[in-house]
Amino acid sequence: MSSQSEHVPVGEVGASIATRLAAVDWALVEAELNGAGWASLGQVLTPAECSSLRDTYGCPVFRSTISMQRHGFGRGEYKYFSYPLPAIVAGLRSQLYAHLAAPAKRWQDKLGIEGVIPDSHDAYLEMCKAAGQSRPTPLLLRYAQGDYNCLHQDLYGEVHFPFQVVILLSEPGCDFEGGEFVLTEQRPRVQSRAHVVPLKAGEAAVFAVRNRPALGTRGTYRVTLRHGVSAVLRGSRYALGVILHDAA
Ligand SMILES: O=C(O)CCC(=O)C(=O)O
Ligand SMILES: [Fe+2]
Repeated sequence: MSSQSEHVPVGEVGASIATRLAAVDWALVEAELNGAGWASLGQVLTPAECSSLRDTYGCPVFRSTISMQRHGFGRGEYKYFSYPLPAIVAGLRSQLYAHLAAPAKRWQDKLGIEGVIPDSHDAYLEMCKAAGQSRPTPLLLRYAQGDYNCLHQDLYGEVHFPFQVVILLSEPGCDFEGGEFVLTEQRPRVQSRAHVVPLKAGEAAVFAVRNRPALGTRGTYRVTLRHGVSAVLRGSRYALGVILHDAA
């Protein structure tokens, strides 16, 4: 397994991504998550990092390949990384977790969800494992012209972290057109609201996996979120999905 990861082009890993993530205004991110269920994290990957991640699509670093059409998930393809994750993905995942653990605890409390959110991602993955969820969930998605991703939630068992992150790896308007990342919010007794999340290559957005807490006149209620991608009208579009819980 370790010999596989040595062949992965990983770009400049580590400190620079950590520095970029440390510069994010996480209080603002939490406020935006509270208001709309998603927030921009800005530019997290350089063009070179995006390009090396796109290149990993052809490398033997995945545990499975999913045809979206075959499963009725849309059209296009995605692949789940196997462990050990490429260094850039592993680094992003644990660092994103470290920044999101405290807001996640506050969300779980508001949503009335029991369950510990440990400070370290390793400890969180141990919890997933204890619940029978030990398969890695970070994924690379590839869309060609006409491909799209139906609205969905990335739940893979009982344990789920309240947030996940997507990073766009292709440049809209240049590499592709269309293919917008969208979110819907389904609120009790009212019609659903849609958000189009503007992303450029290397930019990341964090969003609610399943529900967000919202304050109503009778206390906190749950808004249900789903995400997907509109049809790619031209070109090809790659994205990296960073899901923080593992799969059964
Ligand atoms: O392709 C995208 O932008 C989103 C993919 C997705 O569904 C995810 O990251 O969970
Ligand atoms: Fe997804």
